[in-house]
Amino acid sequence: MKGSPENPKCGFSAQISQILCNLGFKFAYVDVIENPDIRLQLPDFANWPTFPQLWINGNLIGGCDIVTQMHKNGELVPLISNALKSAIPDE
Ligand SMILES: N[C@@H](CCC(=O)N[C@@H](CS)C(=O)NCC(=O)O)C(=O)O
Ligand code: FES
Repeated sequence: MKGSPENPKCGFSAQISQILCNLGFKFAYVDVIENPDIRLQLPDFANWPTFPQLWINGNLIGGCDIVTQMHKNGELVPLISNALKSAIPDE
């Protein structure tokens, strides 16, 4: 993303982090303004040209439009909940 969830530096990054924060999920972020190498190289690696990018367990989910649409569709919460279940093995 550009900036941080507390201080986003772009409307798209603000929107996607607000969705995730409002849902109460914890997430890590990388500020690509502070990390120009990542800003330069991640689009090729991801095959996705822009920021923000939501990644879950090593998979690119999409940018602001896709995540917003998935949120409206009700697809986002189950996707993240299932990812958390598979990432944290049962005791
Ligand atoms: N439609 C895009 C909006 C994001 C976007 O257009 N990002 C641009 C402007 S912030 C971007 O990352 N450009 C490349 C760059 O700034 O490195 C989405 O759904 O995420
Ligand atoms: S920084 Fe200008 S549109 Fe994101």
